[in-house]
Amino acid sequence: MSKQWKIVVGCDDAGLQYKETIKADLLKDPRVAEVRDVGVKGDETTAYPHVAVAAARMVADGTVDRALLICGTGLGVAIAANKVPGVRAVTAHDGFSVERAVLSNDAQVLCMGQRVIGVELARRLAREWLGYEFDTTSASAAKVDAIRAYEATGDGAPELATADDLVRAACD
Ligand SMILES: O=C[C@H](O)[C@H](O)COP(=O)(O)O
Repeated sequence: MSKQWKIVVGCDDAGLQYKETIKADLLKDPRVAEVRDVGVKGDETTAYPHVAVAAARMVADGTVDRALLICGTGLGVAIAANKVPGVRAVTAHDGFSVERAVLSNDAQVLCMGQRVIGVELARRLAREWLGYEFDTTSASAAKVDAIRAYEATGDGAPELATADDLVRAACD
């Protein structure tokens, strides 16, 4: 049986319609075990950073596997979600990027913009997203580990590439 995803959805007022539509799709999808919703709902006007961080924290603490966030552009929610340690959030509006966000980057958070793409494309991308699972034995895994290492230690860590190393490598 394929993975049974636990997913949190969230949006601001600019993403409400798409969030509700995709949430309804997720609730009917046999690959989805659970859907949480951190808002906004109805007429709420909570700003996107608060919703995005609430959802990202649920990913980081293991309450859910993934988050789907919608704002006007999909940009602000991604920026905010990426402030939560351990979370890799991307904005993606095409199928290839959605695929690689999971298979290359092990991104647990997909962000889309209601003002950027049509609802049918957004629904399709969310469906496709559920079909991808990161392979921890793939060549991409070491690169994601490098992201984790930078996050854990900062870019001054001796075991990581320094700016000088990178300049030298570029000149070789
Ligand atoms: O990234 C931010 C979102 O697009 C948000 O929905 C709208 O933000 P704004 O009102 O600051 O443009």
